[in-house]
Amino acid sequence: MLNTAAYRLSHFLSSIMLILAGVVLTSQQGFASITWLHSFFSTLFEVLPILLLGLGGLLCLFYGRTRQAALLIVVYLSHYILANEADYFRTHGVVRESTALTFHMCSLLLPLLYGVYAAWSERAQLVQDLVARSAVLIAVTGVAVAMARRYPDDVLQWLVAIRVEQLQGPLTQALIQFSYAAFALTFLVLLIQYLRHPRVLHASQLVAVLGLYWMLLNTFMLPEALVVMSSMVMLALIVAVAQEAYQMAFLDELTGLPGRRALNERMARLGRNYVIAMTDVDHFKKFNDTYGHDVGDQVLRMVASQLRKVSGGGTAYRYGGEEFTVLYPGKSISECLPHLEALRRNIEEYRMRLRDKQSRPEDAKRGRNQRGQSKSQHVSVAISIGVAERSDEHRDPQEVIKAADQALYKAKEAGRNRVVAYGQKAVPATRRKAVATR
Ligand SMILES: Nc1nc2c(ncn2[C@@H]2O[C@H](COP(=O)(O)OP(=O)(O)OP(=O)(O)O)[C@@H](O)[C@H]2O)c(=O)[nH]1
Repeated sequence: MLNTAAYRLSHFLSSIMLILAGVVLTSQQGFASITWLHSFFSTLFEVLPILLLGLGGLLCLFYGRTRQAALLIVVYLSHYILANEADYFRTHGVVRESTALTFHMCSLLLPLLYGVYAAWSERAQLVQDLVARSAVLIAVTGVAVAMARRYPDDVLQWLVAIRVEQLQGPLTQALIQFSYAAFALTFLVLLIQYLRHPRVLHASQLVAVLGLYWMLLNTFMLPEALVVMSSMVMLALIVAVAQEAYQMAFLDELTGLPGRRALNERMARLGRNYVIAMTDVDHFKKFNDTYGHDVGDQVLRMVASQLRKVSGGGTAYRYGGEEFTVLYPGKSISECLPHLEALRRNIEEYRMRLRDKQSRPEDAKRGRNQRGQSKSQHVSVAISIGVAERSDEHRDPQEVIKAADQALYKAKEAGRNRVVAYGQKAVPATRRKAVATR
């Protein structure tokens, strides 16, 4: 099933920026007119592809991303083969006899091999995975080279033959028809891959296809297209690996909020004034026991989505389990209390529709009967919040967290679903229903 909530523009941002930067850097009106900048980039791009292959490849292998490592190799090899032909053309003003065959073969094999590797997910065994991928690469290129050496004319004729007359036009003349089909197929497969599993890695692979397509279109037209765009594509693939590594380390997988490690990092850089609020979902164990762990997870995601929107300049973190922390740098308790109270109220008032198996009909007939009767189950949850600020009594963040925890304990003791500041007496109020169903 498609998970539309998980699609993010941020998944695409870095790769789109890099590919666009490649287009700008290559354009003739762009940096070519600024001489010193042009010579700087020319020198940089002479070494960049091999550097990216080496360093990026190591990074990919370090994180077990054999897929991205294989993609780097495919992109680098294509760049290397085509650069030979393009350099000859630039130096002599004419192409080699073999150029057409080499270029058309690359324009078919690059999108195909790229698509196969990008859609081929990693296996548990790193070495086995690498061996399998290398075997495919060696077999495909081996057969292609052997065929091209043995029957160069036949292979060229087969490649350039126009199979669908209707598709032939001014916009589809730069590449062979097979190449357009291969790019379209790869793009489609990788789009489906992203829609089914929305990840930065998949987004980068998808955007990179466009970069490669643009690179082939301009290989002989724009002087730096090949080296610049292949570098940018490799960079986009590597940045995605680094981005996912960062997410793994700093973001909580269930809620998407920054996790404990990110909180510790942030706490090491706090100034003299700050407020820390510790929040805890009330009666969460009962929730899990009544509705199951999946619904419990759903509740945590809902609470996190409300916490993400907390006002007053606070940032929410998942502290662990059903506990969250809200950090207010440069604020005093009195400034934060109204915002935390608003957060508590928002969560209390939120009616969450259960999407679990319990609320689903057992069969299609019952489903039809139930439809329109608004029988779906709604639940609401409450949170308790303990708040403390930096003071002479609590000088470092760990002490402030402890104080906030003590205030949280008081909030729980006084009947839950309330905000209590450290040192403040928690007034017991009429008991509110923390888990309500209707
Ligand atoms: N579904 C789900 N449950 C979790 C997760 N992390 C922790 N829990 C559960 O959270 C519950 C925490 O329960 P308790 O610490 O006893 O507290 P409580 O039931 O919230 O009661 P009070 O805090 O006293 O209001 C435990 O049952 C844990 O198994 C999670 O990621 N998902």
